[in-house]
Amino acid sequence: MSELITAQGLSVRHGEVEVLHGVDFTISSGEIVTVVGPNGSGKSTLIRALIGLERAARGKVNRQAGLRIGYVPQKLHVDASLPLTVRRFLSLPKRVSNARAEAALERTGVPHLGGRQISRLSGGQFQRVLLARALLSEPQILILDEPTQGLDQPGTAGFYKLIEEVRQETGCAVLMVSHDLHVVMSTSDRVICLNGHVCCQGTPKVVAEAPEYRALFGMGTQGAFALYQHSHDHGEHADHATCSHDHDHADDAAKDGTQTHGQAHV
Ligand SMILES: Nc1ncnc2c1ncn2[C@@H]1O[C@H](COP(=O)(O)OP(=O)(O)OP(=O)(O)O)[C@@H](O)[C@H]1O
Repeated sequence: MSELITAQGLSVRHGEVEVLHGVDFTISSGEIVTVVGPNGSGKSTLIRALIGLERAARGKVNRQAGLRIGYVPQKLHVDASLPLTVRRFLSLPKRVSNARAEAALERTGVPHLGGRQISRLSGGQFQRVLLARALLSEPQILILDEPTQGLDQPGTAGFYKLIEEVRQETGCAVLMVSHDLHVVMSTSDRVICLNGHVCCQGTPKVVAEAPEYRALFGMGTQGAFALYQHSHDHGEHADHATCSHDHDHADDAAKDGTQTHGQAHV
């Protein structure tokens, strides 16, 4: 397995606020890694920094030379008054052939949408179009930032199934931010809990065995959110130190394969 993207000691500031500090991260080819954490914990910032859309205040990010990234952002605002068909959208910024555009829409289950106005799409349709666009670059890594936000349960399940199929067909790595913990648990090779820094990480099995997870399994987003809300303080960066997994659990988990406190490599 080759390392596709690594971050070492990555810190990112938004104005005066250090949103991420000392993050070590690696994703290798074919891996599925999911980032979880409370709202505002820096998940999108991390993703954007890994892609190169945010500048590192300290530390560094390395991407494999020529790495092809397919990125599905958390939000993409398209002005409703702007006439833009799905087909034209797929050719932004780089023109693609009809055959490739059609194949991508077919692959994401929306072959009939090419002539539709972007502003007329449902949330689920739009996500599939965004995924189709991301697939056009034949990515070695697919990066998705909360791709099912706003979708209903069947829409969410269908979307994750699609990602899993794409991954199996292409062997691409997948890095995603998700609040859908039950999906995280079933599909990820590794889960990273972020709260300004990497609180802990490990296999889904280890996390799934945590009493907190069992108590919350099936409770939906609020439950998933609460799982990552219980607190302990690492001393440094007290304003960012609210973290998942109390120390006892983290210590147990460390024995069982979970890594803690910013050790991103497995
Ligand atoms: N462009 C920006 N300028 C200033 N502050 C920002 C900017 N983008 C994000 N932030 C702040 O950085 C922090 C982390 O934001 P980020 O979007 O990375 O969190 P998140 O974990 O992805 O949150 P959510 O789960 O709500 O999407 C937040 O406090 C947010 O307000």
